[in-house]
Amino acid sequence: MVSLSLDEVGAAYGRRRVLSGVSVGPLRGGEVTAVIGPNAAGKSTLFKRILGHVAGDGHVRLEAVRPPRDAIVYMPQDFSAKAALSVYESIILAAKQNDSGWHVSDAKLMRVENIMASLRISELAFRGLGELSGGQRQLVSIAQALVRDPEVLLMDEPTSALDLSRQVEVLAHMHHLAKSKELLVLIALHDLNHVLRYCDQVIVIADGTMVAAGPVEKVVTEELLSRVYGVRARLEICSEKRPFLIIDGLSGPSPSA
Ligand SMILES: Nc1ncnc2c1ncn2[C@@H]1O[C@H](COP(=O)(O)OP(=O)(O)OP(=O)(O)O)[C@@H](O)[C@H]1O
Repeated sequence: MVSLSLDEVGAAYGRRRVLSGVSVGPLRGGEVTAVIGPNAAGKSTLFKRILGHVAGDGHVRLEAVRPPRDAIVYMPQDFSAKAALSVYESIILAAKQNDSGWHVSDAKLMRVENIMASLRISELAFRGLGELSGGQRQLVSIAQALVRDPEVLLMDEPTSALDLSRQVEVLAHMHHLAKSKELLVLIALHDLNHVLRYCDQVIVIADGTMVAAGPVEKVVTEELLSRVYGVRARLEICSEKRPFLIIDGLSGPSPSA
C-alpha cells in the first residue's frame, strides 16, 4: 500500500524560507488528509515541496508502486490555464501525460468517459476549455488529475469554485475513491466543516510552521481555531451525531473595547 512520510520538511523560494518543521506520517492509502491554515500559511508550498518543485530541508519519503513522477498527481489551485482544446481532448492529453507514443487504448478512452460521467461533465466533452465557467473548469481539472490514476493525489482547494451540491459531490467522491482504491489524498481546504465531514487526518500550518497534525476529531478543537485563525468557534454535535462548526466571531478584543 502507498505511504507518505514527512520528516522535518521545510521549503524555501530562493533564499526566502516559507515553511519549516512539517513532520507527519506515515500517511497511508485509503486516508484523506486535510491541509489547513490561514492564507499564505504554506499549504501550496507543502504540496510543491512534496512534488520536488521547490527545494527545502527535511525528508519526503514515498513508498509507491510507480516512480514518484507517475505515482503523485498534483491538482494546482490555479486551474485557469487556457488551451485551444476541447474538454475531452484535454482529459485525454492528461491521461497520456506519462505515456510514450500517440496511441490511446480503448481502456484509457473508457476511463476518460467514466471519470467524466462520475463528475457529471460528459455534456461538456466538445466544449472548448476557454468557454467554460470557473466551476466547470475546476471539474475538468479534477478529471485531468483522476485520469492519471494516481497513487497519491495532492489537491489544492479543489472545490473553491464549486456550488454547494458540487462541493459535496466531489468531496464525497474523493472520500469514496480513497477508500475503494487505497488512494492517498492530501487536500488543502478552507471549509472546516468539509474537513470534519470528509477527512480522516489533518495537518495544520500557520505562519510557515506545522502547529498540529493527527486525526481530525482530535486536532480540530475550539482552542486550536482560536489560536490559528483568531475566531470564536463552537464545535457542536448534529442530529446525526457528527461534529460541526459554528463561528461566532473573532476571538480578539472587539473593536469597541
Ligand atoms: N513563487 C513564490 N516565490 C516567492 N514566494 C512565494 C512563492 N509562492 C508563494 N510564496 C510565498 O510563500 C508563502 C506561502 O504561500 P502558499 O501559497 O504556500 O500559501 P497557502 O497556505 O497555500 O495560501 P492560500 O490559502 O492563500 O492559498 C507566502 O508568504 C507566499 O507569499
